[in-house]
Amino acid sequence: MSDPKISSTSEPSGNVTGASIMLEEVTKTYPGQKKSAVGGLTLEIPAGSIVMFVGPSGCGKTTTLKMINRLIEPTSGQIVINGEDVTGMNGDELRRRIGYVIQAGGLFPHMTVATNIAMVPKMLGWSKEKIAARVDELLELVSLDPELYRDRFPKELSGGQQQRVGVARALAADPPVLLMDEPFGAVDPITRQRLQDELLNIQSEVQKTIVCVTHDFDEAVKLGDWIAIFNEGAQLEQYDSPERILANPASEFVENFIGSGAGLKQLTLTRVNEVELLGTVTTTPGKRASDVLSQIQGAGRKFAVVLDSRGRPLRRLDRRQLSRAEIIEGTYDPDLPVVGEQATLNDALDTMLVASAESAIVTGPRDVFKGLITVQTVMEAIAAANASMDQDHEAPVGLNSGAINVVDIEQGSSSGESA
Ligand SMILES: Nc1ncnc2c1ncn2[C@@H]1O[C@H](COP(=O)(O)OP(=O)(O)OP(=O)(O)O)[C@@H](O)[C@H]1O
Repeated sequence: MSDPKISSTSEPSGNVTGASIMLEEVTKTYPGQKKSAVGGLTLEIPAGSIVMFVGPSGCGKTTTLKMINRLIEPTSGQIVINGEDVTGMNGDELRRRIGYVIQAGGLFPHMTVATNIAMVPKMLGWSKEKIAARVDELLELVSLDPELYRDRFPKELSGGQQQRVGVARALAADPPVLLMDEPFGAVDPITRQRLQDELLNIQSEVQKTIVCVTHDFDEAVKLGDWIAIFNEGAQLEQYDSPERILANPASEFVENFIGSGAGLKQLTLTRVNEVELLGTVTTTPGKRASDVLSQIQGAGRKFAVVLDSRGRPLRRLDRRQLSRAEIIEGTYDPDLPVVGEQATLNDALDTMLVASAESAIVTGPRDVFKGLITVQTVMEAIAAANASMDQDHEAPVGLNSGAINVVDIEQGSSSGESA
């Protein structure tokens, strides 16, 4: 493990609304168990960052996560949020300040979408008007049209939509911290990719502190600013950026955990918004097809992208389709190859392969059209990314006071003792 120090990575940048979290020598021993589920864990979670917990089944990820909002009481140690020791605080009060998202959204089936989202604001005594406005704002944020969805019941939604409502509910009272336990475990791979992209888009707007448990190492690489890889008893094997974990696995355990595809996982490190997108001709329903055809011919493009009134892509039309049509139609093509700008190059390639397309449409926050990404761009970007690995920044603090090297945080010195 690299030398852990109190680092400068906790410096929040821009509009961070998230809070820093510090676990200090936190232990959990369940009644009747000899071994601790979590053994003397010290972990710094910088404000505004996404920290992913990964590790084998039963290693203590969920226990650690649930100690942060005290759904599980630590046996010893402290949890400090934005400088405040919350270990002795009333648990219910604490949980109103921490959003919590579980698999499949964890929605109450007998409540509408709006009522589900409004739960915490209601408990906090917000006015009806303020709650209604917040529900609509959050539905927009998670790309669900409020008019269509606010009065539906969870069973009337797809798995992905339920998960979006779960995220909206967790964000309702604008908590500085969001805890997520296998949030995308119950959805199909394409929906999973879209939800991940969306979470990253939302995070770029809200900049919360997000702690997320996952079984999927690729998901950790994609979403995490930092990844904590745990072994049994929540012993930290490595706590570092995805780039550095992939480039320098700290132990054989980490190497095995990453698996043999480590080289290919570099594809997961570069995002669509880091590469140059190709512009194209866009149009809207109701326009004359012949005008659009001249435009794409003039611009030397193969097709035009049709956008709805909010700038979201509906379909694409190539020269042949345009020459046969009179007026541009506003129908939506469900097979349109679309990736979010926060998607990885891996996702972009997958999307193009599934659609047998040489390019995919890129969207930004709230699904608004941004441009095109091509297979060629992806290939060039991979080559460039492999050539320059960012090794500059220091990792946050992460260590156990149990079996591994003990570092005196005050002194910044390593004693080499076991506590
Ligand atoms: N309520 C409980 N009572 C007793 N032991 C428990 C309890 N909850 C968890 N444990 C044990 O504590 C250890 C850590 O469990 P935890 O659920 O935190 O692991 P995890 O890494 O999240 O696992 P998974 O990936 O399978 O969800 C396991 O050995 C588990 O059996």
